[in-house]
Amino acid sequence: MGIIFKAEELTKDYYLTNNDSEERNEAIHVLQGMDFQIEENAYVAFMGKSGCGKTTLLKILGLIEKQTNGKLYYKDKNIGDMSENDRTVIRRQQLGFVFQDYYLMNSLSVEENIVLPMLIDKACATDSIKRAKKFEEILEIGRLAKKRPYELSGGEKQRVAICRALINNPEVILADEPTGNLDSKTSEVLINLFQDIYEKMNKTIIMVTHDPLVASHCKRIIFLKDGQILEELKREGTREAFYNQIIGRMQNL
Ligand SMILES: Nc1ncnc2c1ncn2[C@@H]1O[C@H](COP(=O)(O)OP(=O)(O)OP(=O)(O)O)[C@@H](O)[C@H]1O
Repeated sequence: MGIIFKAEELTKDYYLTNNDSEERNEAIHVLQGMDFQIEENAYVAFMGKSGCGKTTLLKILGLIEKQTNGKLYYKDKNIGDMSENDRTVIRRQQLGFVFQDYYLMNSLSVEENIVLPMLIDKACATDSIKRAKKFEEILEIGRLAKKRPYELSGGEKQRVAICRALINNPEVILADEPTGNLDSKTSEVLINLFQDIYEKMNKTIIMVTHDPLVASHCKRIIFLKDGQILEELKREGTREAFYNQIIGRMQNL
């Protein structure tokens, strides 16, 4: 099984800017040296208290932000050695993003939102629409195609966002609190959808979640504390047993 991501002593600092002088001064060491690997077709969640660096890490894995120090490999390629252009190509073609707040454009229809990543990637409009229709069918959102995002429920918006994330057939889906704004029933539907994407479409799913129930559907949990990896759990028994294990470990965070 191939390795999708490999991180070696990954760090990330942010600098607080002093408004008066515009000088960079105090550094916040958000990620403090992380080593991990994520294999192909993994289903993994990062968990940890608010502010421990989960979103920052996901942005680095999504090539949205750069690490400060350490190395990150995407399929054996050192991201640090790549041009901005090569990073953008990987981001557009191999990574799909799902965010808590959906990030859909209200000025566009649902279908236009879905095809946008293909059009940005210079695909032909007719092919893009054809492909969008296929995914709309799989995700059961065909009836919403002509609507605007503001007319949809949270669950529907997240289905559209997932459809958009899948449209370029990425290898990896990066999801930041994908059920964070949804009620428990809608979350369950979304979790089942992620399960199908993992099992039937063979994608690698990397998510950040606070929700132990959502996390219990993953195969592996990496717990973060203060910008470091605290420990890991791998699912070996039933989902229910995994859920209980996760709850137990969350108390250490
Ligand atoms: N662009 C930025 N500039 C400065 N500090 C930042 C920036 N982005 C994040 N931080 C800080 O880095 C720390 C980690 O933030 P991050 O969003 O990664 O945490 P998180 O674990 O995802 O939190 P939450 O669970 O609340 O979403 C926080 O202290 C945050 O304020």
